[in-house]
Amino acid sequence: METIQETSMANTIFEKMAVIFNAAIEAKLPIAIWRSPNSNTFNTVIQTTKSDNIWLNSIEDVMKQEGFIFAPFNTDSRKIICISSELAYEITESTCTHNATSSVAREFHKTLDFSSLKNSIKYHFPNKGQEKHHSTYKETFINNVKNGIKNINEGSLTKIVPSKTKSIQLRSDFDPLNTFHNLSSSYSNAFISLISIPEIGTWMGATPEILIQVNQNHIFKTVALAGTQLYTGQKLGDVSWKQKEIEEQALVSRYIINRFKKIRLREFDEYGPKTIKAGNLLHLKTSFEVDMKETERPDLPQKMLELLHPTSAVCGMPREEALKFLNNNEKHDRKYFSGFLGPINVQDNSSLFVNLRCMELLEGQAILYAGAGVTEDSDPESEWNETEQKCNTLLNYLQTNLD
Ligand SMILES: C=C(O[C@@H]1C=C(C(=O)O)C=C[C@H]1O)C(=O)O
Repeated sequence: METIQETSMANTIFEKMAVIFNAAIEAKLPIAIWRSPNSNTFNTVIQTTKSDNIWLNSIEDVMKQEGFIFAPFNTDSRKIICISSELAYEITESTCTHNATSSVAREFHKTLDFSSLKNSIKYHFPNKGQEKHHSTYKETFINNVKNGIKNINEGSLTKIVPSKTKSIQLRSDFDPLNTFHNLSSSYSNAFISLISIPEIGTWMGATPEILIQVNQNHIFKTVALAGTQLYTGQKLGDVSWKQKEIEEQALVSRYIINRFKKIRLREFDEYGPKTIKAGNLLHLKTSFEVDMKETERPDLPQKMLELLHPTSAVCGMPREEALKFLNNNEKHDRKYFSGFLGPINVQDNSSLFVNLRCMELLEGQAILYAGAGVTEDSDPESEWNETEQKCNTLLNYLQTNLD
């Protein structure tokens, strides 16, 4: 049975979210909070039935779920998670509605006390990985870029996206919801998320990149997002791009079109490329849309998810060779960085985003992740600087929380 209840409260959005977040953490339950691009509504799902499994068997099961998907870069490792929407909240400045589909969820909701306001300084930690994590050495990253260029020149790769980690000390009173609040106020067109799962850990991010989206009119959407430069206040229409970035982004567009061809889909609309702003950065973006009804392709989102992930924007081309290169050369585990995340069949919304501009929150420490697309024209030093700028998307909002 479904319960929908409207509660009008004087609390701010973040006070309401803090009550819900703290209750989930205290009860050792998985929780995801997100704000979709250009929206003022915040959504939350909590899986309240502890005995229920959060793991999916394979990527093939993603689109039939009802809940929040959290998938790693390497989906072969069977680490794809779905936090069920058994208890879902939709929060705006003036309302907080909930939908509970089990008695456990209803009971849990009744225990929430919106009159007691606290900070959210506790969150779930992973089982492993509590040992001190060190940032990727610049030399290691630069070597990977050089090695990537060598493989491109030799013909085994067309594009490669090496990544790095950056470890930051957090203050002991670091409050993830506070940072989540700052990110959502500043990055209106990003997908902002905070996921906290017992034994897996806590991740936060502000990603600009849609992987798969289906709207109420059955329009399927994906994007080719690549090419990066610093935003310095210029008008988006006046921004110019170098040949290297234009080609790098065109490769991602071609990758998507080739995937459509593979399933013999010819009827798609293509918009762009155009310049978009993602926080402190600018990218080139081409959008692709397909009318699933007209083309009679109800299974398109699932098929395309399997064909696209990991895209050439975060992995490289050809995909298998690029994956091999990254597995052999990257010294860190990407974990959920450059995986995908988002709601599937939650309040009529199915949107998966690429997990970029994200960080893993450990005790007193945040690990930021960033990568950069390398082509034959890449300059290793510039690629390193690009990853630093990508880390700044989150770091700019962490400054007051650093030791
Ligand atoms: C890999 C990242 O971003 C991707 C790579 C880009 C590039 O190489 O220019 C741009 C946008 C994203 O598709 C990241 O943010 O870590």
